[in-house]
Amino acid sequence: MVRNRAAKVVLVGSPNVGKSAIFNYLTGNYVAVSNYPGTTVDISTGSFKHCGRRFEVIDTPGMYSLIPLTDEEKVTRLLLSGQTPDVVVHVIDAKNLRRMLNMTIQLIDAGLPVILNLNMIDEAQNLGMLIDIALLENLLGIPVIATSAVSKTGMEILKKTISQYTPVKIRAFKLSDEIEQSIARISSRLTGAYGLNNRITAILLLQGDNMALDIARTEAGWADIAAEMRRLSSGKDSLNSIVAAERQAIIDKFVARVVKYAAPERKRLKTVGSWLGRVTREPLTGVPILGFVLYFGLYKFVGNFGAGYLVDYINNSVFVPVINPVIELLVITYIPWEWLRSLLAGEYGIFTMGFRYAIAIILPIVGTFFLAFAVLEDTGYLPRLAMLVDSIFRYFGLNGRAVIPLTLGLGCGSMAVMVTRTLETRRERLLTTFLLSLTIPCSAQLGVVLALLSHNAVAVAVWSLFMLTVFVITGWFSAKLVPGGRSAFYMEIPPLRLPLAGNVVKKAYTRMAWYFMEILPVFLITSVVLWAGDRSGVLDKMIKYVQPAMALIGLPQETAQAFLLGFFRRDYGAAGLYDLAVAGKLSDAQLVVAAVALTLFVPCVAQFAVMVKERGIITAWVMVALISIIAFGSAFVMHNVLKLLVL
Ligand SMILES: Nc1nc2c(ncn2[C@@H]2O[C@H](COP(=O)(O)OP(=O)(O)OP(=O)(O)O)[C@@H](O)[C@H]2O)c(=O)[nH]1
Ligand SMILES: [Mg+2]
Repeated sequence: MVRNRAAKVVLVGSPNVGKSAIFNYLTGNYVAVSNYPGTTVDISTGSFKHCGRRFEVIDTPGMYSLIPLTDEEKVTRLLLSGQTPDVVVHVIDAKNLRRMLNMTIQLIDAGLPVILNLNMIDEAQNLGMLIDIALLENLLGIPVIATSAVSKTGMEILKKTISQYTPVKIRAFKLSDEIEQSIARISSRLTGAYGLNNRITAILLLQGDNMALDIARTEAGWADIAAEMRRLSSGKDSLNSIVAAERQAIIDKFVARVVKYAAPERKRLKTVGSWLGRVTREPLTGVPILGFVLYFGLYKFVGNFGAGYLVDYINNSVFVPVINPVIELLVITYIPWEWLRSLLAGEYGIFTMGFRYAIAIILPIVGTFFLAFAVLEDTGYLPRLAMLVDSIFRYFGLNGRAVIPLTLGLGCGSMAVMVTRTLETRRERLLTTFLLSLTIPCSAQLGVVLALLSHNAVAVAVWSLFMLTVFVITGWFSAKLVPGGRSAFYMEIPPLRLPLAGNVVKKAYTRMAWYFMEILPVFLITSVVLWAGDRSGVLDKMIKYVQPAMALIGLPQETAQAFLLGFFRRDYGAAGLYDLAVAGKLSDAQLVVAAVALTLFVPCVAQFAVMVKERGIITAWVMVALISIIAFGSAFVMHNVLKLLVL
């Protein structure tokens, strides 16, 4: 290693094996750790120092093998091939040694400087697995370190091994003679910039890896390479499965020598866990459990406690009687200019409106949601929910995986659109983004909608049923309209685990901080824009334009303002409606219509920005146009139906 620059350490491995937990330990940073595959969707970097030397550590989204299936797996592959890491730590789940060694061998074949990290060794031991580490090191020819990121055992040894890593002579894992001959022939034709050595590139080509194929097709020797691939693949099994089976045979031999089983410890706990794990994903028991989770997690905790009690307390006992009057007094005493007074403490004042909405109304709701969601994530419930809904989601052109962005969308739509990266096909990402933007209320909206409606159980039921109907109908239609099939569902189901309080709090806190840093400026800027619009009369004009539309859906004129605000942030608009409702200006039927329109309407500015980034500007605008039509149309239908029923 070159001494005077930071060494680059890349953590790779299958989803949900503890890469992020290890990253957090090594670097002292915090990136989200959850008990579901696909938590990390982007690369994070951090660093640590050991014996005066700096190590840059990179956490990556999980990937099952060097052959990428999803976009974020591609990112990891490019990182390995493009950036010549000094150390690659292959983190695996020790319980699944047999399956996960496949990628270790790929990494070794690729000539990368690999350390194998058997994480979750605690769980493997609880199952009675005894792993002969020294023998495994010998067989693989690379350092092997056992760790438990949760009880923090082995972590210092891992750190030391990383920092003292010296490249070893990499051995090759020979496949059958016939395939080895092909590898040699293909290798001799390779001249392109694949970023990996010729041996693994040839193997990847044989396995049909698109990233390598794209480059190989431009080779002068492509005809020979293709001929070689055709010659080998003439049998009945695909080349990919032949190579995989041969590699698995090597692994099986290793595992047979390395792993012994003793009687499992903690047997009882395991059976309770696996019973619970099973009933959560079987329809008969799973649906009531989902109802239970939604009722207590979302309705009771986020709705009643967060949006009801906490919002009430902070707004009505802290802001209205204490903070706002103090600010008004200060402003009146010290500021002679009326315009500045109103900018700071007027109807759209930075303090009286911007800060108050952000802190008193939005923060408690988002905070309670993130806490509840973090508990759910850490138990391992979400992958089971994914299995449960998989058979329904097929009608929407999606598979069970989509449940994770969709439920996260109940927290924050912008975050959720980012998480659609874990979906395999472009079509699935598109459909999920659309459903998220249209039908899934974010926690801030949800909290306010629940606060608006919760005094009337019928109103809550009508709103929920209506949203569900819109979800089903638009989901079904858009799946019909957007061409393509759905990808296979292959999510791994991790064991149920007790959530770690520290991780839950830290994760909720980190998300809240992220959310808050992102929204506070938007709230403040919105205050200023509205203040300027108000003073110049532009706001009044715009409100006048929107009012006829409000009249069409039977809402009073004041709601026009809330909807305009909603364009800047949906939750901001929701909060505005909340004020109107508190003032008693809306009937129950009007509240339901307003809640429907608000939930469906154009996503907030932040979510729109993420949509543009992830899906492209044209798609984002098309979605916004469709959403506006559907939202307004639905509110119109709702208004007229309710008018017939209620009057
Ligand atoms: N029992 C046990 N659990 C662990 C260990 N390491 C991580 N976990 C748990 O495993 C789950 C996954 O951990 P993450 O760090 O999010 O895994 P990841 O590899 O980053 O996952 P992705 O980002 O989805 O690829 C979490 O619930 C962790 O608390 C360990 O050594 N022992
Ligand atoms: Mg991760």
